Amino acid sequence: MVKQTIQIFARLKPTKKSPSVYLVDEEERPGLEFLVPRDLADGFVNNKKESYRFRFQKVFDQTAKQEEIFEHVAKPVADSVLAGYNGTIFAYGQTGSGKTFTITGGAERYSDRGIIPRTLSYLYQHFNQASLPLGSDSGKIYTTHISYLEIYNEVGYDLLDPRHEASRLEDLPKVSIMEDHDQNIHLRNLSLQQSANEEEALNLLFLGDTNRMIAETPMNQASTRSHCIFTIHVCSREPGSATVRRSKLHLVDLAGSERVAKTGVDGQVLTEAKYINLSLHYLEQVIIALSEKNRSHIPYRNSMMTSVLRDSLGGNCMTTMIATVSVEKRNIDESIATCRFAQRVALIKNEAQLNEELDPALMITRLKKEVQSLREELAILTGEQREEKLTEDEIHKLEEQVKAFLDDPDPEVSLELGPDMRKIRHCFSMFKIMVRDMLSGGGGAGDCSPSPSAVPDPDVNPPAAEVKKLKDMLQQRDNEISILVSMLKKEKKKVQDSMTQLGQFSNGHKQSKSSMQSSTASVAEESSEEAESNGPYALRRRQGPVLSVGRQEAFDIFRRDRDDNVTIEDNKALLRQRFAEAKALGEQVNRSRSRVNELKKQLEQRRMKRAAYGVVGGPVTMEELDPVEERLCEQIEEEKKSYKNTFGRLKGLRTEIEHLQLLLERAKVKLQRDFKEWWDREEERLQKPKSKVGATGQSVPGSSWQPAAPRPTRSRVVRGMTVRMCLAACGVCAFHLCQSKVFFFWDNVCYCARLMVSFCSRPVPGPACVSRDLSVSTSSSSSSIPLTGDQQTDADILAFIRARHSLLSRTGRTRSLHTHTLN
Ligand SMILES: Nc1ncnc2c1ncn2[C@@H]1O[C@H](COP(=O)(O)OP(=O)(O)OP(=O)(O)O)[C@@H](O)[C@H]1O
Repeated sequence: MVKQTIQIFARLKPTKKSPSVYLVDEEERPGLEFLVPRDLADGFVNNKKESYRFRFQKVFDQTAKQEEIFEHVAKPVADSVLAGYNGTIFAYGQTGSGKTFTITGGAERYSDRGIIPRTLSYLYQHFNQASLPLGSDSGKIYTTHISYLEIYNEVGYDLLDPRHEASRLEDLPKVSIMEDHDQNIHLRNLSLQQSANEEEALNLLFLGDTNRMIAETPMNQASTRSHCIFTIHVCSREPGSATVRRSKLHLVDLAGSERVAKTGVDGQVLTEAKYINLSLHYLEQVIIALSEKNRSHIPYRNSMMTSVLRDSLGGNCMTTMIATVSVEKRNIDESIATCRFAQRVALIKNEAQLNEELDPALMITRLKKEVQSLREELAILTGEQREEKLTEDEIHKLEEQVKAFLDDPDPEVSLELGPDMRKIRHCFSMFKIMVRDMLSGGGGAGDCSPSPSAVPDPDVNPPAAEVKKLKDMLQQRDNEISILVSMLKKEKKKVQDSMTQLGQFSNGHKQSKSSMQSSTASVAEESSEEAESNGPYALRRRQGPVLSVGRQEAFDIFRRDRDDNVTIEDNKALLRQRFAEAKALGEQVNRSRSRVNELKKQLEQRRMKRAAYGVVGGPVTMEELDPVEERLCEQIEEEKKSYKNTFGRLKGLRTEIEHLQLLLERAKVKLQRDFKEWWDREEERLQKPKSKVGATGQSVPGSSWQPAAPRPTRSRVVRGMTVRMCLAACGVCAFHLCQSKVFFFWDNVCYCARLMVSFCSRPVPGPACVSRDLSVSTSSSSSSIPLTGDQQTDADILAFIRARHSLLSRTGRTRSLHTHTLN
């Protein structure tokens, strides 16, 4: 058992502002000090202390890299998980202070990978080494499962359910908590996905993150207001042993810790904030209770989060906390609160135990074997023997059995003869003949039949005490088996839930697995464009909807104008570069392999030549030095080294390529989601134009789509708008700049739809357009423009133009679309 207090670390978020309010002590007593002047600073007066000092295991200043965080914080915990102890790392801090960045990582650069992907990499590296004959932990068999839980408003959601096209958090399967008689917590409906390698584990992480991202909307930024727990379940076993070690590593991204009062929220957001603050409040209560000595009741059950993390807090777990802190002046009070919380957490003592248990199934097999051999031994000792001689057939079978036994290289293999003394005697005589044959230089493989004189006659009566002892042992083993069988049944029942889920998952899983394999198998050959579409994360949702022409153009412009477009383009370029590198390395690996084969052939030929020379020209021993042969051996070794080296680099590159593909995939999903939201918003505005126009026909200030002059109003006619679409009549665009056949009229002006998109607002004279009326004047006060004809396309185009105009007017790049108005 390892007793240890929860380890606490602080990480300061980089800021461009000049923060003169803190000091980091990195020497003997690592700590963080906030200096709060006694003056009016950013809206609050400090009447209290001027300096607040907090101690941590280590403080990571603003420049700390993700690699450093992993080495100091996560690696020791990962090591203890490999050794069979439970581990937890949780990030705590106010919104935007870098919790997600620390736990999961940034979504833009490979180097920004956070603790989860780095830990997965580290663990699988260890598992792979264990599978090598001379690696550390050599021979150990590891299996890994992953779960990803999000807790939002006290409800748990399974982020790894691939069956759901989640567009809202509520679409994900709900997870509930159950407690068994031994007060162990079980999470019902949380899927546990097996991951055979790093690639599969990373795919699960990205699946969960994408579900998390898609399920949130600007109104419902669940990531900020929910707790996320990514759990890696590790099971290890020595080959042939019935003892298994099971450990869990929870990587926890908590909700933002700021107080409701400060955030100034209301309505739905306030409800959420209450839940979040309540669950963080319960977390605090648990921590206070744990840090106080002699407290018998710890209120774990108050919230779902504390129930799930029960073991991590004051239980069987090595736990580490990262306090993420903003050092900007306006955030100082929250940062001080975060550090205070950390100080209390540091008082909690955990007792981590080695989670070792006997695997009932393995144990039963082993005990059954033992019972069988005891039964046989007992039969021999009690003299329940048969008197008649072995038949020809029995002797033949026995000889085959002995031959198979001798041919099997496994030293542990046994010869199962049963409690029949006649067979045992026969075998002994066979062995005797063989040994004598060998000693006398014979083949030993000749006649196996025993000579009657060679058969010993061990007519010994077994002592009664020994018989009793064996009977007792037999009884004991039988009891053990029945206990283990009942344990196994119980165990089966327990895992039934998760097994059902695993079954349901397997289809979707196979699907993503096969697409994943197709992408990784051809790392060196794929072009980057292909990679973008065939990446490992080829899930159904990513294909996105098929867009109409107008909407597609709008989408292209929307994408071009986004801030993160530069990063996406950078990542694409990097991906292309990495592919080229991988291709070159792949070729190098192939070259090395052929070179090694070539050199081996040369060496073989050389040796054959020397052997032939030895036959013809006199004795030449293989030990004699041959400089050519020696050089060939050296070259082979060098070539092998270079092969290994290049192959290692190729493997590293593959991980990076996959990560970049996943980043791009995520960016794409986000882009589609944002575009859809923006489009729907603009379309909605189009559907309600008059809600922005006053009763007199005057435009409401702020409307981005205003007529150049107020339109005449008659009784209830608010504004007349004629939209006509001329499809084929015009032929092509009058500007000859594009081949668009889509024109439309807006306030008596004819526009080329495509050039509009390209910001052209010059009227195209359109008398020749015998246009098809797609819309009629809006002469009623109803709030929507009645459209007829090909509504979908026309509505799309109109919505786009309005939306585009509104977007441009926000960015100051607009020209008036209303150059001509109807009298
Ligand atoms: N150490 C860092 N280096 C670079 N960027 C960072 C760092 N920490 C945070 N960021 C950036 O700051 C922004 C907010 O960070 P993040 O989303 O991780 O905060 P958070 O604490 O998880 O917030 P929330 O509570 O809303 O989930 C992100 O854009 C992130 O990339």
